[in-house]
Amino acid sequence: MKKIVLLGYMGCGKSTIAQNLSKITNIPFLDLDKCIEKKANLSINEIFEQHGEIYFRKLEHEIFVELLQSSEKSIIGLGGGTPCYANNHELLKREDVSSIYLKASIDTLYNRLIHNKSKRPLIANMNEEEMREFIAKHLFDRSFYYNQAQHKVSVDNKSVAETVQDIMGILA
Ligand SMILES: Nc1ncnc2c1ncn2[C@@H]1O[C@H](COP(=O)(O)OP(=O)(O)O)[C@@H](O)[C@H]1O
Ligand SMILES: O=C(O)C1=C[C@@H](OP(=O)(O)O)[C@@H](O)[C@H](O)C1
Ligand SMILES: [Mg+2]
Repeated sequence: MKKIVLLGYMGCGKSTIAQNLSKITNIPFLDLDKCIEKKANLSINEIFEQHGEIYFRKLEHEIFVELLQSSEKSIIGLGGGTPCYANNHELLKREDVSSIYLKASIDTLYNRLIHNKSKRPLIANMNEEEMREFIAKHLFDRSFYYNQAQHKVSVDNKSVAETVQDIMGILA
């Protein structure tokens, strides 16, 4: 069964949109970060603090592969960095995967993340100015991987419902 995989930068709405898309389609959704937390029995922050980012990326890859192996139809919300490590971007091209990049501008990401940074260890300790610069550079570095997705949806100035409808259009 096909997996619907949502990817994109932190704050683009992967977790929120995956959950709402699941409600409308009745396809179960899985958030990769939540699966990692469950497996490690630690929060994302604790994994970074206690084991470091390299350990997190290893776990992220293993669990992503595991989720793709199941025969269930599902919507999977990735973490922002998932496509950028361990050749995970190659998995986005599989025939049994519909990968969708939720593309957001720096302004959209900044405006969302400024209120939602504490659970994101990569930006948790940055001030506003540092964060804007970091997002701009990091998004530029990561865009190569995000652009490997089979589909792209722009999320700027769209409500959750509008983005969900755009995705429904792609999947139809
Ligand atoms: N139109 C929108 N689409 C998606 N998320 C939105 C929207 N407007 C505001 N938000 C907020 O932006 C944040 C997106 O975070 P999240 O879904 O965790 O993104 P990601 O999983 O990509 O990091 C949430 O707090 C969500 O409520
Ligand atoms: O961009 C990243 O490298 C990360 C994004 C996070 O997921 P969200 O994109 O859902 O915030 C989470 O996986 C971790 O904090 C690392
Ligand atoms: Mg998320």
